[in-house]
Amino acid sequence: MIPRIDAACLTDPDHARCGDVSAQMLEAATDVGFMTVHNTALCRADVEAVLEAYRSFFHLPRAQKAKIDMAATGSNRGWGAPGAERVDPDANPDFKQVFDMGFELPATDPLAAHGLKYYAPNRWPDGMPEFRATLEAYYAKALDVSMLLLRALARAMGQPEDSFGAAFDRPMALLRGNFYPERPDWAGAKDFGIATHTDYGCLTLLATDGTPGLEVRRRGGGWIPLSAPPGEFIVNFGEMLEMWTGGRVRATPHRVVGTTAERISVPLFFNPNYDTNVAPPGSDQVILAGDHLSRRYDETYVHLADKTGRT
Ligand SMILES: O=C(O)CCC(=O)C(=O)O
Ligand SMILES: [Fe+2]
Repeated sequence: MIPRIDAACLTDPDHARCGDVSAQMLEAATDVGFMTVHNTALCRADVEAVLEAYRSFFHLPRAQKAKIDMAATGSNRGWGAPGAERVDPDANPDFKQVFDMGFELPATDPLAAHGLKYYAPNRWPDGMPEFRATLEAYYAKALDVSMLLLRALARAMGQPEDSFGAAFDRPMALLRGNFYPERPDWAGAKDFGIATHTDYGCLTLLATDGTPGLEVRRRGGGWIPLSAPPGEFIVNFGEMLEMWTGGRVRATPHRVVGTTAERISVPLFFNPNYDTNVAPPGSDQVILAGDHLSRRYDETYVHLADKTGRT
């Protein structure tokens, strides 16, 4: 069973309808690795607006999207073509397309002068100001919702509310639109919309257009289909939080095979500040969030793998 959480209960847990929301959250994080969350500050209309913005972008002629193809840069901002990512070395590159945008440091931030790749400038399609405005507005709210969830999780784990939260004032948070066309005729057993993977960061706040497609690996084998309508979110936990909690929180593998229906999903990958040490507590290791993220990006983005000499 995948826990279904009413986000209003996280701020008002004593409300009559709430039940033991902390226990549900703990089960989600430490057992199945997934939950759904509704009643957040992002309402159905916010999600529908961002889905519509991505839909119009992805349906542009290829040549227009290619103008902001991230493969032409050393960063992951802008459009990622089909085949731009291989998330599973045993599978072929994914047939999805993506559009990525991330956190931009204010020019006055001392770090801005360092040109850190984690905070690369966003790239926008020409002549679509409403696309940018819609994504930026969604991004800001999605950061708030993710922060609320992570604070609630810390509480549920019996830790100070800020035990993760303090590391998110310059989050390497990435907002992505995933566009899955119909599963192509040529697709074989090694071809996926997105092949089996775990997410890299702490928490993923995923909106979808409601079309089924996501499958979550069941402990002990098999796949659990999971879908949610716009306005209800699918939330899962990533590798950094698994490390940071000494394995207590689970990063659960998942995939999208693809169906005869087109599908759009919108993950917000809630990654902490680049200099956060996400090593297990009590270990004397140092694992910087930025180093983990760039290693995983280098392994995944075909254009970055090429640059580091891997294939
Ligand atoms: O499209 C989905 O439902 C899942 C996408 C996903 O797992 C990802 O982008 O990391
Ligand atoms: Fe994922």
